Amino acid sequence: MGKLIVIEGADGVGKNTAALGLCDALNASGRSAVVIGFPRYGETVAGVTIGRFLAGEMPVPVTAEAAAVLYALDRREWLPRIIEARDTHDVVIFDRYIASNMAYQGARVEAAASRPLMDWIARLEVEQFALPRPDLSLYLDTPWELARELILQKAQRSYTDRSFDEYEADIALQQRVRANYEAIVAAGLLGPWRVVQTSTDGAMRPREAIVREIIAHI
Ligand SMILES: Nc1ncnc2c1ncn2[C@@H]1O[C@H](COP(=O)(O)OP(=O)(O)O)[C@@H](O)[C@H]1O
Ligand SMILES: Cc1cn([C@H]2C[C@H](O)[C@@H](COP(=O)(O)OP(=O)(O)O)O2)c(=O)[nH]c1=O
Repeated sequence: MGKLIVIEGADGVGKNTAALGLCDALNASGRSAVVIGFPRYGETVAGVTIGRFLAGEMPVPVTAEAAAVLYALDRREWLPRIIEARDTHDVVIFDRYIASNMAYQGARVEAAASRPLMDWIARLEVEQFALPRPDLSLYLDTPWELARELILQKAQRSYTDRSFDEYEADIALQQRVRANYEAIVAAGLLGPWRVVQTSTDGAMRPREAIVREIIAHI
């Protein structure tokens, strides 16, 4: 049974780049690895709906609870593929997983309601939806200004023509998301965590150096 490794962090911190680099490096060293990213835009009922709401196209408001259930359902719909990947690979790398749901939806409610909502999401996904807990999660810590620049460099997304989607456009939300991740890491929610500093002196470290540091943790 393969190890489940999660790459987490705010928008534009380099998760997808690190996840793909890690996968290539593991495969090159003889450990079979695969990346599974969430949300599954266009591939699940929930993923289609999430794409619409991130593009600002929902005709009704999407509450934090409704969004939480959609993101959780997206993973639940993909659970057979997760199990299959774990059975056939040494390492399964997730580009976002349950902690994303906790950090983002927890950032959309008032401060006192945040931790109870995050705990509710963890129970929904792990206990009700039977999603496996990660063996290790890595939090990519990239300064805010740098992440903002990196979002603008991103290739065109499948679900929106905009440079910033609904969540990325909300700067105060992004700051609360970061604080929630820090709380999740500090409390060791969902399993063990390591923090990876992705930049030095205001510039991103080379992707290879970030990947080497991650491999040393797993
Ligand atoms: N270590 C790095 N050095 C330079 N550019 C990077 C690095 N990591 C990511 N990028 C660039 O930043 C942008 C956002 O990266 P991405 O991996 O898509 O972030 P995320 O998945 O966290 O949103 C992309 O254009 C990517 O090529
Ligand atoms: C997977 C996941 C993502 N999200 C949020 C984080 C992001 O702001 C947004 C889109 O995810 P992401 O895949 O990072 O978007 P992009 O294609 O721009 O890289 O959804 C949640 O709120 N909960 C979740 O469970």
